[in-house]
Amino acid sequence: MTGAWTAMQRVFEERDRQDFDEVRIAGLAELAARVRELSELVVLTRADQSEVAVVAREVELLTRRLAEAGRGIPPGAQVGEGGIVRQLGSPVTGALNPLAPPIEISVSPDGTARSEFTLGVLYEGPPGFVHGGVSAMVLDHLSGVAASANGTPGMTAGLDLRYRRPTPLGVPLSAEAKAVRVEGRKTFVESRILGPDGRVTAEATAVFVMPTR
Ligand SMILES: CCCCCCCCCC(=O)SCCNC(=O)CCNC(=O)[C@H](O)C(C)(C)COP(=O)(O)OP(=O)(O)OC[C@H]1O[C@@H](n2cnc3c(N)ncnc32)[C@H](O)[C@@H]1OP(=O)(O)O
Repeated sequence: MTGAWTAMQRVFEERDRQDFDEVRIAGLAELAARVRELSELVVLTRADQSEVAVVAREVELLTRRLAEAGRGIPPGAQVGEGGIVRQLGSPVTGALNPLAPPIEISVSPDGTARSEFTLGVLYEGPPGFVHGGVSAMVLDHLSGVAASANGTPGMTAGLDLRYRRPTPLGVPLSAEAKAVRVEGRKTFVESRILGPDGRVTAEATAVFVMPTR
C-alpha cells in the first residue's frame, strides 16, 4: 500500500502545476474576506424572514456565477516569507479559505512559532468563549509550523490538550509553539494560547511523526 508521504507528494506535484499568481491570490483573498463577513452576519443578522430569503437567493446566484467557470482543485502550498509554508486553502491560515479566521504566523530565529489573532462569533463554543475544538485546531497547526521550523516536519500523531480557563471571543489572543525534543521520527512540541491578560487559556503537547514512504 502507498504510504501517506508518497500520497501527499503526488498532491503537492499536481497542485504545483497550478497558475496562482499574486494578483489572482489577492483577488481571491478579497472574495474570501467578503464571504467571511457574510458568514458572520448570517449568525448575527436581525433582518426579517423575507429579507433573509431574498439575500439567500442572491447568494445562490453568486455561487452559480463562480460555478460557471468550473471547479478546479484546491491551491497548493507555497514557501512564503521567512521559509514559512503558505497554505492558501488552510482552514487555519488560508487567506483563500473563508472558514479560516485566518491567523498569521511568524517564526523567530529560536524556532518559536507565534501568532496574534482574534476569534469572532463563528468560533463560539460555550456562550462568549471559543470552542475547544477551535483552540485545538489553532494549537495543532501552530505546533505543526514549529515542528517544520525545527527542520523535523511530520503529521500530528497526538495532541494532548489542557484547557486551563475559557478562551474569550472577540478579543486579541496570542499563541506560541516550540519544538522541545526530537526522538527518531518523532518531534515533541509544546504550545499555548494566552488571553489578553497574558494568562494561559489552553496549552498542549503534540507529537509529530514523519510518515514513512
Ligand atoms: C509547514 C506546514 C505546516 C502545516 C501544519 C499543519 C499542522 C496540522 C497537522 C495535521 O493536522 S496532520 C492531520 C492529523 N494527523 C493525521 O492524520 C495522522 C494520521 N496518522 C498517521 O498517518 C500515522 O499514524 C503516522 C504517520 C502519524 C504515524 O504512522 P507510522 O506508521 O509512520 O508510525 P508508527 O505508528 O510506527 O509510530 C512511529 C513512532 O511514533 C510513536 N507514536 C505514534 N503515535 C504516537 C503518539 N500519539 N504519541 C507518542 N508517540 C507516538 C510510535 O510509538 C513510534 O515510536 P517508536 O519509533 O519509538 O517505536
